[in-house]
Amino acid sequence: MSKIHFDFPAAGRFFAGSLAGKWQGDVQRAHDGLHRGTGQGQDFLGWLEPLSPDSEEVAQIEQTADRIRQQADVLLVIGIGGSYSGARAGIELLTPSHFKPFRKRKTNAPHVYFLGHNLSASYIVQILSNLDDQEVAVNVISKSGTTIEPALAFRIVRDWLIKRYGAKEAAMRIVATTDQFKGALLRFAEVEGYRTLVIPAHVGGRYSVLTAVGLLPMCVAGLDIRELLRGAQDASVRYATPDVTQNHCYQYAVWRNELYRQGRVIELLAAYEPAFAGFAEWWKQLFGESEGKNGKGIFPASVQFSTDLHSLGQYVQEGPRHLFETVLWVEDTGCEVLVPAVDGDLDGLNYLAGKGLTFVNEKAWLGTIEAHESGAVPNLLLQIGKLDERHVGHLFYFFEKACALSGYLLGVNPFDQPGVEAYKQNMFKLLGKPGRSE
Ligand SMILES: O=P(O)(O)OC[C@H]1O[C@](O)(CO)[C@@H](O)[C@@H]1O
Repeated sequence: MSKIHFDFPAAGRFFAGSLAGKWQGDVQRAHDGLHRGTGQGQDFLGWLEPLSPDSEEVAQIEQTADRIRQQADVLLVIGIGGSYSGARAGIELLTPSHFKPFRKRKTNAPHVYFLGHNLSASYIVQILSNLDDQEVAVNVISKSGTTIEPALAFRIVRDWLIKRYGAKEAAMRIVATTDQFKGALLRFAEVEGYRTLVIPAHVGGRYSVLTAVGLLPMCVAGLDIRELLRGAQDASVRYATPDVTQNHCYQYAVWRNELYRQGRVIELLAAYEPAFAGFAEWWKQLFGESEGKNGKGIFPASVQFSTDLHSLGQYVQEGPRHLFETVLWVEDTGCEVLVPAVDGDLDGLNYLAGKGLTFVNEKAWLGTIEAHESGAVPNLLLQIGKLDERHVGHLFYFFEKACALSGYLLGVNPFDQPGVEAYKQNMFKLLGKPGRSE
């Protein structure tokens, strides 16, 4: 069973009285909106019920991953936004190059590179030019099939793949993850005979990490996707109650809204493990796209501590008081390294000799919370039992549900993103797309 604990160590002093009492009515309405499907964006609630680990669909994803593993040393995942960031988050959190997991991983897992999330020529050229002696497979992911960044990257990669393997073999190395019934990518796949996996119509991009979108790349990278889904199931049961006093996920959503009403318009997600960098990017899209609309919304930002205590720490401690922090702390990292003694104590650190680095990290964490709180920056705290698939699945779900509820509390539709069209329209006009004149 996975264990995640939400707390607000001293943030309580930023609100006098019973927070639960004040918010319970709104929470109940938001909860009903989600669970009865009566809220805005009700067509996009498919993520609420996690995929069963024993479903046919999961078996199909695993088979596809096995095939890719046999074919390739490298998997190129092409996608942007929710169509790549969840997989990246999970892989960075749980694969050995970033973090030592609790069990031995499959050493033959292909390396996963992500493309199609920018328009940088040098980025693509550098990745492709490093693949000379590697066998390559591709997973192109786009729900709409029309997003220009992944669509262009796919054209370029497909061309490269055909030159390397020939059209027939290239087609056997491509898996398209897309809508079941419509879209340019589906058409492409049908014409060229690619294997396809489905992005459910009722799950939006930023809520799709626990569908084929995130599960296939994570499975290829050696993650146990059934455990990820079990973690999400743990969370879906644990956060099913509308009672704020019992529901940590809802407490987090309530605190965010309470602090926002007090002028805290920036949330800093602060992690003490660098492996959370990709996860923070996923989290930023989830909250930024869900809440930033109608002139409202908390700006989601992230920091890595203790690294950023030596850069942004000054701003957090003494800059404008318009932010709050949500701290991620992993209780058992499964790793330790001891501080060695030095003859003569040349750097004055022998008082730490024999202590673990985690012990020092922990004191940095506790000391920072205290310092920032005393600098009038409220800290919310999420303690994660350990870093394995079950906990990461739980964490994905925790934030998805908190975000949906928080959006309803804020009074916005957390499932649409009309604002992202503006740059696209201008870009298409400048690119001379047929039908878009100056
Ligand atoms: O999977 P698609 O349709 O390519 O969309 C990718 C991303 O682009 C957006 O639609 C924004 O343009 C995000 O909501 C989404 O995660």
